[in-house]
Amino acid sequence: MITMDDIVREGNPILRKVAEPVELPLTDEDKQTLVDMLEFIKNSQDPEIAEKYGLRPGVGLAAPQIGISKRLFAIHATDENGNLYSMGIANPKVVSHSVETNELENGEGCLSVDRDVPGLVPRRARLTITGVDHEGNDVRMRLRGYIAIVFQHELDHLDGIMFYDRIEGLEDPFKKPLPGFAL
Ligand SMILES: Cc1nc(NNC(=O)[C@H](CC2CCCC2)CN(O)CO)c(F)c(N2CCN3CCOC[C@@H]3C2)n1
Ligand code: NI
Repeated sequence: MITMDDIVREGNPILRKVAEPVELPLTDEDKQTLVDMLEFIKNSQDPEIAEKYGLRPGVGLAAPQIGISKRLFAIHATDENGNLYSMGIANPKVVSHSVETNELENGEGCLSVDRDVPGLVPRRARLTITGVDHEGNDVRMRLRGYIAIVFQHELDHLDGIMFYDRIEGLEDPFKKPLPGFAL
């Protein structure tokens, strides 16, 4: 099982790499990676298991965070309407998004960042993504609200972007502008 010891922390260059697409159909190895990441997130939300193994709670996890520079992430999160999104996704792609932005009112954190970085993290309010789920099925999802934010945090990890890169006023004046989403 994945524990916090397997989670790469900021400073490790893998978190700044653009992750590689995975070959399709999904290999057993990549399927297992998605299953393992989904299991970690579920475990991290179980008070007993989280306590027993010292897991920080999470609702998402991207493969680069466990040292695998591949375009894979898992999410186990319930949106404002009580819909549970529990899935692993391979080669996710943003096919369209709103101009309008939205953010979590308490800012964001990251399992790869062992410090609080206050500030609002602007993200697209709505987006449509496609990809392949952990069972190998093609998926196309229109997302909004909380779950859209969670997906974008994970999508950013696949492009080497950390949540604090998007906090206004923290940017390095000499840094190149952040990429939007390649449509
Ligand atoms: C919002 C939230 N972020 C938690 N942590 N951070 C993460 O998930 C990081 C990813 C999230 C940061 C902002 C958007 C995506 C992990 N990341 O670094 C992966 O790239 C939480 F733990 C959490 N919840 C609410 C739901 N609760 C259900 C019951 O169990 C506890 C759980 C706690 N909500
Ligand atoms: Ni993160």
